Amino acid sequence: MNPTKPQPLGLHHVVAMPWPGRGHINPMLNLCKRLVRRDPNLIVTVVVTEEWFGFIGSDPKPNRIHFATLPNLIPSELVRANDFIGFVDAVLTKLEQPFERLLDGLSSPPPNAIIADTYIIWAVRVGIKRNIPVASLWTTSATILSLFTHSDLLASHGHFPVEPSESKLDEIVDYIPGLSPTQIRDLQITHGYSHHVFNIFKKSFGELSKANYLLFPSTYELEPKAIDFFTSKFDFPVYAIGPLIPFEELSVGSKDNELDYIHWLDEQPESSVLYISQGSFLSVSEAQMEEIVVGVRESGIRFLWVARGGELKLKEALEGSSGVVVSWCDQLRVLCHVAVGGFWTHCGFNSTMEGIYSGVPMLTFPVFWDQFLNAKMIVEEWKVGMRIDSKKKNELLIVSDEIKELVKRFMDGESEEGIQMRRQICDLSETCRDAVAEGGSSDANIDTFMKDITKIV
Ligand SMILES: O=c1ccn([C@@H]2O[C@H](COP(=O)(O)OP(=O)(O)O[C@H]3O[C@H](CO)[C@@H](O)[C@H](O)[C@H]3O)[C@@H](O)[C@H]2O)c(=O)[nH]1
Repeated sequence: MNPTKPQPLGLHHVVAMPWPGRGHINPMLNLCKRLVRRDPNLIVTVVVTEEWFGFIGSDPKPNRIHFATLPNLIPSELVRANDFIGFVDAVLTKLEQPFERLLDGLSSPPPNAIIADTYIIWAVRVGIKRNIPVASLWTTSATILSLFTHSDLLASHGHFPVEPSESKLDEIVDYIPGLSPTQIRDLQITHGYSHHVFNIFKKSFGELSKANYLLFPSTYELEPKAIDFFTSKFDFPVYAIGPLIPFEELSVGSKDNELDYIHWLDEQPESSVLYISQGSFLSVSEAQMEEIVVGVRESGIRFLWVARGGELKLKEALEGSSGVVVSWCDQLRVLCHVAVGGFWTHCGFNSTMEGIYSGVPMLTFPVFWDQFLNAKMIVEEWKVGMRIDSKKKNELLIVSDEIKELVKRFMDGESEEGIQMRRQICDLSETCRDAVAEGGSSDANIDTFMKDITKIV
């Protein structure tokens, strides 16, 4: 097939292949929605496992977005955290053939392009074989992608791998393009479990150079140096098109009146609530969780807490305190609520972008992978948050008394540092909103990308 030929009925067709995980499927779907809103002739087929189709298949979406499913050949989402390496291995080895079979059946019209998560290493290979251009969607910061593509440079400085001793972790890395001077402890891939995971993914960063486009879920103004680096590195287009968060849906008639937690927020004073979410699949130890619960409860600060699993237990532990525990919420809507004044976050990149877009300062509590560098950027570069000290004390990262004091300090909007942080996040929020408004940097990049993949020569 020649992808540049006119398609039957003038339709354009994009196939989207997200990594099977919430933090990857969400930005991919948000991108697809944004694309179909722009091009009335575009249809998108989003490929997910049967399990994920069960989770998201009935969510509202434009009718030119269709789901196609792959069999459940990978460990269930509900248990994947128990053996993350096994999960990664299954995605990388078991889904390529079913994906190819699925493509064989998609002929009306044949795809103009595949948008695939960068971690889906085999997608570029499939695209090359079938002469379909592949846009690689990276779902976290451009800065960390620069780090990931420079592991050889880290190694030549004796920083990859490192023994996780205190003195080594304090060393500074200041030679990676786009990365401002950063302590090894914030880089994660140099040591421990993350190093092991990195070695599995390393190949995908090599494959990236064979893609036809690279898309970032970030906004150019947030990471100009890292994005400029990739623009000059690759001979294909690189577009920052973020944030890929569902801000368009905020203005669509909401079902707020059905949501108890929104009712509860409606009754709270402005900027008084700390929204707590520790991510969608990895968690912290039980002992650490107990310290956090006591610290938050004793701070007396109002909270809305998303607990994945363990909701009942958390409700019991927090009984009588000034907050609400839910198992899931519409996060962006919560963050944009006027009562929310702080965001305790694990620093997944989508959450980070949602915090910035909403103008809510962040209390950073990274758990894994890119989250440590995201936390560092939130606190030190963008200056829109406070860090929960990550120096380990025995098995605990932080104890309840420290949490209590930190939460009080963080939620104090009248202290000098509180005022500064809130001023700064308002500015950054505006930068982000401008980028996605008509004619903004991300908006213009999406337009150009759209023209690239649908052009007829
Ligand atoms: O109650 C909730 C909790 C979460 N979310 C959404 O779930 C997504 C979570 O994404 P993210 O914040 O990125 O966290 P993870 O799911 O943990 O993300 C994985 O993928 C990200 C993108 O690659 C990485 O940055 C993270 O480290 C990795 O854990 C966001 O869109 C949230 O809005 C909700 O809507 N409601």
